[in-house]
Amino acid sequence: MKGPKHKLERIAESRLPTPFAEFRIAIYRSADGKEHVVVALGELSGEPPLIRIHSECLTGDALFSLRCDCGAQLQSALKRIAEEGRGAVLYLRQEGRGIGLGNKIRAYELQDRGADTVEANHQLGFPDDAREYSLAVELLRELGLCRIRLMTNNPRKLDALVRDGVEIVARVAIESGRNPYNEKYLDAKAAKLGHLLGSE
Ligand SMILES: Nc1nc2c(ncn2[C@@H]2O[C@H](COP(=O)(O)OP(=O)(O)OP(=O)(O)O)[C@@H](O)[C@H]2O)c(=O)[nH]1
Ligand SMILES: [Zn+2]
Repeated sequence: MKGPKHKLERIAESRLPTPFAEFRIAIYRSADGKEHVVVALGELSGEPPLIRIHSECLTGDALFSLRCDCGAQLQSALKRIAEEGRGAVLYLRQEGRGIGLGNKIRAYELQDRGADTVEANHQLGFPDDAREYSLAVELLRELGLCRIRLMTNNPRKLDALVRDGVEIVARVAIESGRNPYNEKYLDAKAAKLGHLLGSE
């Protein structure tokens, strides 16, 4: 893998009991002061483990929002890792595809008036997706992982990781939690951001 861009500082690690399994939680701080999270289960060395690289979505992950598929995906990733008995969720603090919470809700205002998720970002002067995966690469390196099975439907995420030298031995499709409120959003992600919905 390529050399580090972010200096990650390991802050703390503890037990994290959940309804799915008792995970370990570890916190890593990046140079910009953000605290990223690794929720892990079992022994990660050996056969390539199941990994979910999840971008923060306060509304979906913590507030049960049905506007997106994040909450459903986070839950299904934790459940699937629990079923396998090993794996990890890397929870990156890149809210709103990297534009932050306030700007994401501005983008929601524009979507309430008819824009799709990509048009709304553009109207606010942002790219489709302002996320950075070098941080994920660095975290994988911290965990000693260079061969993984990745739970994602996002081809840009796959490409970015592969470009940085991560070996993805399998892409595992992740449930998209389609509902009447996120249908348009999921369709725009598939049409404009290339998300591979409904295929393994
Ligand atoms: N700017 C913006 N961000 C959004 C919107 N809806 C969800 N998000 C953010 O999008 C991120 C999740 O991105 P997704 O494209 O759903 O998923 P992904 O992680 O890239 O892909 P998967 O691995 O397939 O889930 C989170 O940071 C959310 O906060 C929106 O309408 N506008
Ligand atoms: Zn979301």
